[in-house]
Amino acid sequence: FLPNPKTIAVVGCPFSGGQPKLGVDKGPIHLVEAGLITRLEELGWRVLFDGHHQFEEISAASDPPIGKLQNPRHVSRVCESVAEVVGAHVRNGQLPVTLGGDHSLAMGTISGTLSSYPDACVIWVDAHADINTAETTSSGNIHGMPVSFLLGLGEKIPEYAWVKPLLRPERLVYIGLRDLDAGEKRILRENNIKAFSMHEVDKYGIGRVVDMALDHVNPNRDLPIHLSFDVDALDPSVAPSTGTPVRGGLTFREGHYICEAIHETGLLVALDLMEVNPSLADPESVRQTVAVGCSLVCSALGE
Ligand SMILES: N[C@@H](CSCCS(N)(=O)=O)C(=O)O
Ligand SMILES: [Mn+2]
Ligand SMILES: [Mn+2]
Ligand SMILES: [Mn+2]
Repeated sequence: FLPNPKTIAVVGCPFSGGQPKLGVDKGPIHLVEAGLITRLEELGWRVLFDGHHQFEEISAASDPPIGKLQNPRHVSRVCESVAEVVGAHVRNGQLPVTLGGDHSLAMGTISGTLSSYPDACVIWVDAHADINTAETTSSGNIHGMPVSFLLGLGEKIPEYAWVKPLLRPERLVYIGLRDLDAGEKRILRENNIKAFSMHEVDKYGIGRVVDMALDHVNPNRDLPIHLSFDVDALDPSVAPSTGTPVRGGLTFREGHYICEAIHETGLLVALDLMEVNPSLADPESVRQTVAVGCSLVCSALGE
């Protein structure tokens, strides 16, 4: 595959349908307005950005729940279009940097990456596993489910027929987990999915954890990497303005170390920066959260 593409395509995804809190759809515009594109250009990247995506609205009346799933048709259509956009950028030898928006979007971004790089591995940095199925979810919020769809777990849902089970459990690894539902714990165990929770981060240190995570999914360091980073992986003191904060998260440096170490592999082909919600805290905390999001993206791209 084309290592080190020198062109980035910023994919702004103002989308909040995977969860109930208003504001996460404004994440992309805050990240771009904080100067992300200029910072990436200063690193030597050619950066394509043709504006934030305009997703077709669906009225709530025409998108009733399917079982417990909330906004199911809207989330599906948005993610399907994101898969096409990300897949096209990857096929054009560009590195898609998807700015969320809620983490349900990763159903689209990772489908896009895997359609062009079937052997890519996924490093999922998050307080949560986002692996509930339609049967195990209690919230019905689809931002807690993208990984189950990508793995092909759970009962088939016609509206999600476009999501092909392209991700294999042995190509997925988690870093930062600390808030799992019972059903998710069972799914991780039954599928032998490797997860480095905050307990392992404390025990081994972030350096060893990243080495072990890469050894698991990319032992010969020859597979493309898709990094899907949920800012709620960071401690709420570091990234307060996010929808599902959980205490006891990654420090500012631990978050950056992950991104820097992945950059050093030279294998990064796609990146997601998700769940920045600029409406959930005071202005200074919002600014801080947006700034750390920008900084993480830049670190994953060589800063
Ligand atoms: N496990 C919970 C919370 S999921 C949190 C989703 S995210 N993308 O990590 O913020 C659920 O399923 O609703
Ligand atoms: Mn997430
Ligand atoms: Mn999360
Ligand atoms: Mn750096």
